[in-house]
Amino acid sequence: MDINLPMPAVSASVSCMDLGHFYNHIKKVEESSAAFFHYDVVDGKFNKCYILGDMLCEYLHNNTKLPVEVHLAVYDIDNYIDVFAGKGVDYIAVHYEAMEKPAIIFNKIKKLGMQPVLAYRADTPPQEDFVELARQCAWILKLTVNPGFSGQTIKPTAVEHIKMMKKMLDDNNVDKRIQADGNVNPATTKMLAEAGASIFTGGTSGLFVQNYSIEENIKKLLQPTKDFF
Ligand SMILES: O=C(CO)[C@@H](O)[C@H](O)COP(=O)(O)O
Repeated sequence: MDINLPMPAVSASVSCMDLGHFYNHIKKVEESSAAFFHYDVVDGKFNKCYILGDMLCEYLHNNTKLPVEVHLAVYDIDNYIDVFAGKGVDYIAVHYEAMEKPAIIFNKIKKLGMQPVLAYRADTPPQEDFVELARQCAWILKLTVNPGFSGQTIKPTAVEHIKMMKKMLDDNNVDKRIQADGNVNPATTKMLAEAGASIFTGGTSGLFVQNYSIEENIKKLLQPTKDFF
């Protein structure tokens, strides 16, 4: 599925959803203006936790019309791509730090009918080949915290890396968007947008905030960014 992504866009981080009432929560996200689901997969090595499996991903796909982006925070990327390929995934974000030959991985993802997203960790600055890689993928995913855990504080260097990446893209006329993931909330979206992000992945701190609807939370997230779009 090709998305017509709104500008700016908000995606919903599945690892922060109420998995005990998953179906109902999927429907609540669908009622909002969230553009897609962001589905974190961590292998216990890339970071010290194990989330989320392929079967839950298939369940999500079977119960939503929204696109699904799987974020592979894993080392054995090849194997995970094979596992998730049949599960209704639209976008697969793969980490620069875990790829020896990114172009080969991107081609494999495309051959399997999905679109690659280039991901890089909070402490990794943009590398020389990022512009060329950006040309080959749907967008770029910048982790602003360590992948997998909710409730962390944004890393200031990650915001700098977004700024650097945006400049590299603009200098080379590459029209690709940057997604920010981690500690996205009304206090951080302004600096993220100013740095160059235009896709915001919401989790516990900004999107699934109790006592407010998801749509109310999206409005609160995007209000501070209004001067940038
Ligand atoms: O799980 C992660 C971090 O990789 C994200 O996908 C969520 O976005 C975290 O949300 P916050 O709890 O930081 O708001």
